[in-house]
Amino acid sequence: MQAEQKIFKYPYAYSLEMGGELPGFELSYTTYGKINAAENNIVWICHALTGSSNAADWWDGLVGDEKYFDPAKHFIVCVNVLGSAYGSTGPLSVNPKTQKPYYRDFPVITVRDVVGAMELLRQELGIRKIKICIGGSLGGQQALEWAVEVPDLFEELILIASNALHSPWGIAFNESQRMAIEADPTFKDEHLEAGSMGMRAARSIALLSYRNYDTYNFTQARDNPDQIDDFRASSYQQYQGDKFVKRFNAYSYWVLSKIMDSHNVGRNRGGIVHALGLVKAKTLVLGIKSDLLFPLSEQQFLARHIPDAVFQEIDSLYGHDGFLIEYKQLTQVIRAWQETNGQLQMARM
Ligand SMILES: CC(=O)SCCNC(=O)CCNC(=O)[C@H](O)C(C)(C)COP(=O)(O)OP(=O)(O)OC[C@H]1O[C@@H](n2cnc3c(N)ncnc32)[C@H](O)[C@@H]1OP(=O)(O)O
Ligand SMILES: N[C@@H](CCO)C(=O)O
Repeated sequence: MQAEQKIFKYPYAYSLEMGGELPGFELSYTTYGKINAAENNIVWICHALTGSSNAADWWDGLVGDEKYFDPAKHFIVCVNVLGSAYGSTGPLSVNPKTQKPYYRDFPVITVRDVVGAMELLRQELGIRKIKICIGGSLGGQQALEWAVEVPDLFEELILIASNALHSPWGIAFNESQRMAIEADPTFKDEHLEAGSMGMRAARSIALLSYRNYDTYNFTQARDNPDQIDDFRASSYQQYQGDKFVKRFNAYSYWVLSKIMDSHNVGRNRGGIVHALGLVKAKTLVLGIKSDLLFPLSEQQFLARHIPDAVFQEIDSLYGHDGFLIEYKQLTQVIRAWQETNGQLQMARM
């Protein structure tokens, strides 16, 4: 598969929605395939909370050779979000003003800032029209924010397990995770591993919102009913915490959770309903039945207020994380939606 990972360098001061600025930034991005002569094969993928620009890795059932988004047919772009841990400017980047990493001094950034930076990259790449912009969770929040801000840019928009305004419930989960990080006394120290044990606990909390009661019953059933310790569910939480610590840092995780909390497409735009009414793209809104974190009511709301939108449920045992797992259903429904020109006349799944 033809994949290229590159860095976009923006050398000018970047003003932030909440008033601060970044003295320039870098975005790490990956492209797959080539733009065709008609420039109508561009797919822009927005990643979720802890993803990277390598969409063919974390979305390997949807992106790759002979997958629905196929580099042989599409030019696929995915950008690591500002503040993340996979190559874009974030808290571990060196602040040119102090010549030290930002650590906890990284400025407050919002979904709008993340999207504004991607828009600058889009202009640099000379892309005039995006055929499909797709994202799940925080990725859907970015895609929606962008489609509200630059409505003529997109032909089609696919929003999965996402929302228009981050909910009090979602914010409460994020705050609990930040409390876990802040309770780690090393988080105040300034080094790469600071706050790791807090972040390990934070990921364990997060998983409870990404899965649900039935997921755990199915995947982590007790070995026997008389057990009083060493439960499978316990070692799973521990393992997932360890696995996450090996690939992320607490400063970025803290910043990303704040970015998610900031999401509100209606801010300074006359309210949410008005903002959703600005979207011009043909839109497919997908929700996962068992999602506790972004319940179906949030996607139904999107589909009600985005002018040319349809809504479809995905059935999954895996709750919110279903958007990273249910490839067969995602492919079926996206294909049916595209083939019926947005009418989604498909057999019920
Ligand atoms: C460069 C990069 O890393 S890019 C970033 C990649 N990540 C992302 O983009 C984020 C999106 N991805 C995700 O959130 C996840 O990968 C998901 C949701 C798609 C899948 O989650 P996973 O952790 O792979 O699956 P699951 O929850 O089933 O856990 C399986 C793992 O837990 C282990 N496990 C399962 N049960 C237990 C248990 N009882 N005790 C201990 N370990 C257990 C399995 O052995 C397996 O380990 P492995 O990951 O080392 O193979
Ligand atoms: N498991 C996903 C869930 C967030 O939507 C992630 O870590 O990015």
